[in-house]
Amino acid sequence: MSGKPVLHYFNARGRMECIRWLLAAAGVEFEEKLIQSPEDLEKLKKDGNLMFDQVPMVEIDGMKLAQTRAILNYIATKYDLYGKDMKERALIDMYSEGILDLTEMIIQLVICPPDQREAKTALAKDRTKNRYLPAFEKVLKSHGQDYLVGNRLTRVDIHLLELLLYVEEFDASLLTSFPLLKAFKSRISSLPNVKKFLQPGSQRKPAMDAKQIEEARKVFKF
Ligand SMILES: N[C@@H](CCC(=O)N[C@@H](CS)C(=O)NCC(=O)O)C(=O)O
Repeated sequence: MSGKPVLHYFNARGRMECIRWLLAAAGVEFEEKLIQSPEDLEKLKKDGNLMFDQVPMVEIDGMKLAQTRAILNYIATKYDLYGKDMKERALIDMYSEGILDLTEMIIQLVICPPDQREAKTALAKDRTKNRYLPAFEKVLKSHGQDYLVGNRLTRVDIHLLELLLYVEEFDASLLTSFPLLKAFKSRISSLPNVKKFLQPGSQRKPAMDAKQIEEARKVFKF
């Protein structure tokens, strides 16, 4: 055992990407065991490795942790990225949940049925521009600090950066009326661990292409 966390997931962003991001931002090296076929997933289940027969699953500190949020909570706590007290943690949780809601809306678009795509895309753009980005712009404006909570780096800064990069990929014009978020994006992107993760060749995953979507459908049967 190398002692590094081992991530079990498909070779794509999906629900694992925010975990990859958080580990990378904390400067933690990790290994990936990629699920490439329905048989790989079956084997993990049969061997009793998946509490709810689902991934993401992360082997860390002698545990086999499932459930994305539980995994993120553990990593954030372990690497001191979860605020200094209960109130900061409550804000971090509230902001993180909003970020995860919009991230889910955007990443689900690639797998939504063609007849729903136009309506769901329009809704995701509307929510981005009129609900979620204004809320985070307002937080930054309210305290004038570099980070979202407590004037130092926490998990929520990393979750927000990841989201802003997805928004940029989705439709870069959505960011134009949010100057503080644009500055936030450059600032967090230049932190050394984050900068490294943004370099080509890192374990960051690209947007899913048609072939990966087909493979994922076969493995997860959706
Ligand atoms: N609440 C869980 C949901 C996990 C989940 O739905 N995982 C999918 C892959 S992204 C899966 O394992 N699907 C197979 C199944 O549910 O049988 C989490 O956040 O980790």
